[in-house]
Amino acid sequence: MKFLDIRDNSFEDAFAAILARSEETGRDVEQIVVDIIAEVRSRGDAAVLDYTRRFDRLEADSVHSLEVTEVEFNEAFARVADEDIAALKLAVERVARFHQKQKQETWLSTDEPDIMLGQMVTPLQRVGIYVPGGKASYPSSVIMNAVPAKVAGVGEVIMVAPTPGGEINPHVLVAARLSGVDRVFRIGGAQAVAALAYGTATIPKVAKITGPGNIYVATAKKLVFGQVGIDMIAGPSEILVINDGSGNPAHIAADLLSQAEHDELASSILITTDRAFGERVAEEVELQLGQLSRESIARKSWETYGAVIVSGSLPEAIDFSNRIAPEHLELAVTDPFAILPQIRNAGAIFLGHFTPEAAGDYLAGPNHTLPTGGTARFFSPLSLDDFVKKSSIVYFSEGGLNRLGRSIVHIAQLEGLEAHAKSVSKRLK
Ligand SMILES: NC(=O)c1ccc[n+]([C@@H]2O[C@H](COP(=O)([O-])OP(=O)(O)OC[C@H]3O[C@@H](n4cnc5c(N)ncnc54)[C@H](O)[C@@H]3O)[C@@H](O)[C@H]2O)c1
Ligand SMILES: N[C@H](CO)Cc1c[nH]c[nH+]1
Ligand SMILES: [Zn+2]
Repeated sequence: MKFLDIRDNSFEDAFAAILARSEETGRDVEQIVVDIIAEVRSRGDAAVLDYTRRFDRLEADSVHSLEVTEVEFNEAFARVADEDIAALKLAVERVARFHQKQKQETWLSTDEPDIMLGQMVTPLQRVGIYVPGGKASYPSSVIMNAVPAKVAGVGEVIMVAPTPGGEINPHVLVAARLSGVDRVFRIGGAQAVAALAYGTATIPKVAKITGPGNIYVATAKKLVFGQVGIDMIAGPSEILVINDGSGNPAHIAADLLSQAEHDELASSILITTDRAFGERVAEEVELQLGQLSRESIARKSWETYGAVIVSGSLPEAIDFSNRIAPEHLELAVTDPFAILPQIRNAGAIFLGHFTPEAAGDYLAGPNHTLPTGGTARFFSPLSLDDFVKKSSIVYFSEGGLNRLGRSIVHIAQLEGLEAHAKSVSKRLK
């Protein structure tokens, strides 16, 4: 962890190491992922099987055994406690309710005589959702991806999730069933992304791939974009906390660690106007690290990509945050609503001392699949929009064309496109 003061001359250099997180790893990873995608494209199922054996230590004898069966779903429900199912159902309901509000309807406007214009909203036919499974299992990510897809009306939801050692997490399967997932394959990493993008004899090709994942998954999504749609780059988790010296250092330390425990590449940063508060948070993190079951991942993340930064003022802290564009931003200040309008770049914003980021991870309602690595400058959270596409609708009656036709011909002639002009003028009275 770095303890820094934003006003020091050395700050930019010291902080650059934390920011360079994705670039450093990206260079090494890209070639590996390019090779995996090429292998899956040329050898299909055989390559998927080879990589799954290698990276996930799965002893599957044929690619068919990579699909989760109805028997396995039933076994999962038998193994999961009723209160676990109840909690997952609550999350499904709340996430569905939030995403219903994002629904956009097809519309047609008849404001002008003889002309109808509009937009038709069509759900995607088949999507692939990636549910991470390397270092932890994420029933919540199943819900966050599958529920909006189903609310949007997607025809078929294909889920992929790696199962290290072949052990499939029963909660992930229960969440898949409760969220309406249609088929589940126990594959992960770049090979799963490639299989969904190009299709194999067994894995169906999809129109779009959504969902978070580690650096291999994020890189693969970037590389297959164009062949399929992707939602965003949702890579290793991040949290930035803005603080004004108010609140409880132990709570903020816990919030920082909640993201550090995801991945050694996760990044947790506190920026506070109160140096003494920052020191107390740093001490708390040390204390709490030793009590975590995932201590080694969280410690590595905190030591490499963690920081406590002292700023001269709240506006300075806000400017810094807008520059970083964090995936998760906590406004742990006395009056979070007062500074909310100044936040320009963040995947999700958590207000006040009683809104831990984990509330958003599980069941507040908004999606937890969020842009990382500074991409919140231009990407939005996963939403219903990701699961539909829009077509423009244009209708002119004869009267409508007669009214506007001459101007169309005019512009076509300005562009020197004679055939365009004639396609209109031939119809004009
Ligand atoms: N943004 C979000 O919404 C969100 C939600 C949950 C998790 N996350 C993030 O997702 C990530 C999950 O990562 P994970 O590792 O647990 O699971 P993962 O499923 O993303 O990755 C596991 C896969 O990575 C591949 N892989 C691992 N090492 C490799 C290597 N050396 N070469 C090639 N491929 C390799 C394997 O194929 C394996 O199946 C974490 O970074 C976490 O922070 C983000
Ligand atoms: N914080 C993760 C998004 O970066 C989502 C998640 C799932 N489970 C726990 N957390
Ligand atoms: Zn989390």
